[in-house]
Amino acid sequence: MDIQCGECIWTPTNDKVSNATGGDLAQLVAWQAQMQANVSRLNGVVVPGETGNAGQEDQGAVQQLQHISGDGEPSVCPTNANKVAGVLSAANPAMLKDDQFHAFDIICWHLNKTLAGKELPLLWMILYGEGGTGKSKVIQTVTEDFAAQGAHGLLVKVAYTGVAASMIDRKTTHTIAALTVKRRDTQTLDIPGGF
Ligand SMILES: Nc1ncnc2c1ncn2[C@@H]1O[C@H](COP(=O)(O)OP(=O)(O)OP(=O)(O)O)[C@@H](O)[C@H]1O
Repeated sequence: MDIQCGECIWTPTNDKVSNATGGDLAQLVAWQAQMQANVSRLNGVVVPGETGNAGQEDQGAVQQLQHISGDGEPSVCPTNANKVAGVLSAANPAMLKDDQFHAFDIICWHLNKTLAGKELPLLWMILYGEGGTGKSKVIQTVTEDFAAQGAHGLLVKVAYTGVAASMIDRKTTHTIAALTVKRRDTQTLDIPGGF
C-alpha cells in the first residue's frame, strides 16, 4: 500500500504495519498521562497520588556563559520568569549551555531587529540533538521571551511527534502543514493548497 504526498510516493516496506485498535489508544492515553505527570514533577508540581522528588531541582551540569555582545551582534533579551502551565519550565538565558544559548541568541537577535522595524526574511530554525540535550528548554526560553515582548504571535513552533509537541506546548509538523490522512482505504495524504 503506497502513501502519496504530492509527487512523492512512499512504499512502506513492513507490511505488518496496521491501524491502532481501541486497546492501543488506551495505552497511548495512559502513556501520555504518565509523560505529563513526569513533566509536572520535573517542574516541581506535586502530582496527586505520587510521592518522591517533587520540587527537586534539575541536576544537569550548567555552564555559565560570559557572552559579550557588540553593535549589530545578537544580544540577550529580557526574559519573563513566568512558567507556562503543563510544559517544561524555562531557563534563564544566562543559565543555558553554550549551544543552547547560541540558538536562543540567534532567534532573539532576529526578533529584536524585526520589532525595531527591520524587514528581515523569516527565520526558520531547526534544533537538532539527541533526547535530553535541552532542545525543549531552549524553545521554552524563546517562547517566554516572545511573550515578554508581546510578540507571541510571531513565533510558530512545531515538532515531529505529538509527545514532543506537547512538551513545548505546540503542534506537530503534520498539523501545522495541514497534512491529513484523507481516506483510510487509500492512505492518500491530502495537502490543502498544494503545500
Ligand atoms: N541549561 C540547562 N540547565 C539545567 N537543566 C537543563 C538545561 N537544559 C536542559 N535542562 C534539563 O535537562 C532535561 C532535558 O532537557 P529537554 O527536555 O529540554 O531536552 P530535549 O532535548 O528537548 O529532550 P527530548 O528530545 O527527549 O524531548 C530537562 O529536565 C531540562 O529541564
